[in-house]
Amino acid sequence: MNKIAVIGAGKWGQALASAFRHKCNVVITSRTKRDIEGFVSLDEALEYENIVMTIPAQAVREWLHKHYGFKNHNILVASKGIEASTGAFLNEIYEEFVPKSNLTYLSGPSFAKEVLLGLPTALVLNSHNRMVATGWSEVFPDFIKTYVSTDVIGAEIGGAYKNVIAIAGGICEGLKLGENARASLISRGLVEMARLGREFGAKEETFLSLSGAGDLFLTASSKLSRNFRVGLGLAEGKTLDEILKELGEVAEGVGTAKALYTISKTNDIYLPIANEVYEILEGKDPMESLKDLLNNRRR
Ligand SMILES: NC(=O)C1=CN([C@@H]2O[C@H](COP(=O)(O)OP(=O)(O)OC[C@H]3O[C@@H](n4cnc5c(N)ncnc54)[C@H](OP(=O)(O)O)[C@@H]3O)[C@@H](O)[C@H]2O)C=CC1
Ligand SMILES: O=C(CO)COP(=O)(O)O
Repeated sequence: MNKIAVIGAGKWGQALASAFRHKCNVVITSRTKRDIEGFVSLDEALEYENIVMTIPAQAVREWLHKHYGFKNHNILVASKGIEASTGAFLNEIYEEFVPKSNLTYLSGPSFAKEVLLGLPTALVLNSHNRMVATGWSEVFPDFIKTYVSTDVIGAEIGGAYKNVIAIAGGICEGLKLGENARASLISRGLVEMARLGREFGAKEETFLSLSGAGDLFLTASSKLSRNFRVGLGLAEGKTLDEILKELGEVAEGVGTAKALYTISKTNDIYLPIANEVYEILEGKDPMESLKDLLNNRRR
């Protein structure tokens, strides 16, 4: 596995391409042509056996329908999110196009900016096929420590849910609610993440490790997070359109908040913080949400 094609040349695609170049021959492609190292056409990229997908979660289904035909590819899914329109997890979407034994999902605390700088990072390779996931671990550079897990759904829920709690973290920071409030949000957000995971057969320990707590602590506490910055903007009273225009990058928590709201209501799963984030994105006053979270009696 020493030739890799990265699909999606945004911040994460470019960071991963840079990381994989330590050990592999890497090409990269995207809708918009970019003057960057290794940029090739989509057709050329799809000739590679090893594919890394960084297309935003909300665009995956359409992209696969439009551009993808399985040719014994080994795919590493590096996006994080749950489909807003259906509540579908990424593995459900990819498995419509690719055998699950050819699919691996990347999770864990990883800001693209720090990966580009070669700073120490730890990630998890999640697949139903442990051998395939282990194969991917060999292409990562020495500054990225990788672990292997078979808990695909747990990793997906961790990576997606943390983006919604990160929006809450940014709101908390923007409203100057304090460190107690932020710690409580993160802790209770972890409880909600694990509660959702239990409903879908995830392993509890996944949420105590890199894919859950690790990524949540990172993203819900840092202005490097796009989702955290969405929360800051909401606290300032900006509209979501204004925030996303200024951001200029994807904030997966926005679509995932809608997906979690649908999943919560359809399956009667108690996800209070995620649901309040969705309602704030729909226009609810964040201070009203705070009051509702503090006053509700359900545990
Ligand atoms: N940035 C980070 O630190 C990390 C990001 N991730 C995840 O990686 C994924 C991508 O994030 P990131 O690269 O940072 O986001 P960016 O916003 O930086 O880039 C996303 C890229 O996807 C392409 N894109 C957008 N919409 C579509 C579409 N409808 N069809 C095809 N391509 C599209 C765009 O490139 P073009 O205009 O060329 O189409 C865009 O540049 C997300 O799921 C994110 O959660 C995971 C870990 C870390
Ligand atoms: O997934 C990430 C860190 O692990 C990136 O988080 P943001 O998308 O919020 O920037």
